[in-house]
Amino acid sequence: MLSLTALSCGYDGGTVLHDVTLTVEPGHVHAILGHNGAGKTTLLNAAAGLVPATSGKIKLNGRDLTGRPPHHVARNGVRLVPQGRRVFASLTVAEHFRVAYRPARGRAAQWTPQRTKDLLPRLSERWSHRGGQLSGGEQQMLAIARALLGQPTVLLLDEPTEGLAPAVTRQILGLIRPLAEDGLAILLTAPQPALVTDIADQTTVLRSGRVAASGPHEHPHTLIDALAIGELDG
Ligand SMILES: Nc1ncnc2c1ncn2[C@@H]1O[C@H](COP(=O)(O)OP(=O)(O)OP(=O)(O)O)[C@@H](O)[C@H]1O
Repeated sequence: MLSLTALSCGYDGGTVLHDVTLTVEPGHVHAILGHNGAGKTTLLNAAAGLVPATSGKIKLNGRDLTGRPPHHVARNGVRLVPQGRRVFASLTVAEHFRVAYRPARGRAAQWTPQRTKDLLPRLSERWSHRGGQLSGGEQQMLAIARALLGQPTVLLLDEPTEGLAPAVTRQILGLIRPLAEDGLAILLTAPQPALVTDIADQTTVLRSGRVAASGPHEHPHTLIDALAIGELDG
């Protein structure tokens, strides 16, 4: 289980996230909702070790990851699929797989290249294409593949459907629930509740870097209200 407890962090001495507490468990999808600038990306980047905590704790299965560098956090099983995909424009799909694949130490890898290709068959069809030649949806699939090949226990997905056509959005969202059912703990951000209604177990709404509401996703109306209350001030 990944837990953030009273986490605060920011940039250049300014605070963006204030006392954020949340958890995500294996088999569950926890959605972070919020308007532009609410701090969703900052939250995932902090969980990945990219933005250092100024106070609070980040723990994975009780192990303290607070202040640990991103490569250490990733090696412990917390893998980020960043906003904007960030695939390598000049590397082929095959090369992405080769670079990303980390067979698990001392146990069978859950995500072998073959299993990852079976989940995302489109990538097999684009095997020799470079990252920069892929469509947005294909890049998103490749970014997800890159994270899975690192054998995660926690997957952080930052606005995975941003800029994608509705059909591709459905395809990407369709991957998330099965990945959770396979045992992953998934924390994902989304700008609108509608996108995650069918896949989230738990939802947290951020406003101006603070938790405005949090609860099981069976009560999305409360959460939608929390999003709508007041100005769209992030
Ligand atoms: N690298 C950075 N340096 C300084 N300030 C930043 C940096 N990244 C984000 N911020 C600021 O932190 C605040 C939260 O931004 P963040 O990207 O986390 O929000 P978000 O909810 O993910 O927004 P969006 O939906 O637009 O992606 C904003 O005020 C933003 O300007």
